[in-house]
Amino acid sequence: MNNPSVVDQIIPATDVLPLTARVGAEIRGIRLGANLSDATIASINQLLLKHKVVFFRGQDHLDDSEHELFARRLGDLVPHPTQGPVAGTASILNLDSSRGGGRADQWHTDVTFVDAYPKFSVLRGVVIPAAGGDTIWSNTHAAYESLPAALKLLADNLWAIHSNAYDYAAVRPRASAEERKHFEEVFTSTVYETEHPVVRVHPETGERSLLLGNFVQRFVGLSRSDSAKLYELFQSYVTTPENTVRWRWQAGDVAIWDNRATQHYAVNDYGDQHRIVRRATVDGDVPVSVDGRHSVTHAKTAKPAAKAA
Ligand SMILES: O=C(O)CCC(=O)C(=O)O
Ligand SMILES: [Fe+2]
Repeated sequence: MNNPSVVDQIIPATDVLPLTARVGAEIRGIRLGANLSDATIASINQLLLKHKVVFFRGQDHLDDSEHELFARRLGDLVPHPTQGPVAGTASILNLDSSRGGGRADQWHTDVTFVDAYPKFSVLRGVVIPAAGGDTIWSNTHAAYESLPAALKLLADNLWAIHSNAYDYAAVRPRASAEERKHFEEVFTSTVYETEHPVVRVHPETGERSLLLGNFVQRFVGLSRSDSAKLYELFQSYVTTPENTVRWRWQAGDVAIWDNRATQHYAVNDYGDQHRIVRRATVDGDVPVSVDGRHSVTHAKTAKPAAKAA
């Protein structure tokens, strides 16, 4: 269903409200669930490819089970590799601001420390603060397209090492003791190291996008210090406001993003107000570079169990 007019017949254009010209659209008039027609699911998939992130308000009828049954229509579900799913679910990740790991306030693409990282994330607002707690997404295809030709050429030929074991204290100096403990004992209970091309060719659209985010450790063949400078340069094209969209959550909202063509950032500006969002995650495939090479996971090591003090 690549023809937009076919999508129009299933989801009328008047029910698709772009939030910016480059990224994000709200879709109205759909009650998400397992029982949607194949044509509606295909249309949602198509709108995701176009807008990169789509939003549905008023999906308060969803519980974890129905949330997953809907997500399952978009592909196979996959639990987080180290954090595991909420009990009784296949993939639901609970992000609770009052617990370690609940504040995703770094620009990232989900789970890029493994090779076949997720293709879609389906996030549901459960408890939303009265003020703050928005999420921002960037279109990483638009970011690639906005690079000058010389930087595109450089990016096309560059590879990066992604790992879940990064310098947490350097990245999040104000983290609580509980957050640090979660990072050390849960998030990095198995350490992954994966080499990805910096430019990924999208398997469905053929579009090129920048594949970066906070799991990047360094670029292949460059020192950490050169890598950090170059990372900031490329990443500035991802985070430039023109390539982003910001969503003001209400409980019952659902956001779905194409994790192959976006990064996102959960704004940590709500202090000690409570915030809970829950994510169902759809499995992806191994990225391919502009010259047809695939990403590879080099290392996967289980950490020795922490010794009792
Ligand atoms: O808390 C949010 O808004 C986003 C959390 C996140 O990074 C995710 O669900 O992948
Ligand atoms: Fe995320």
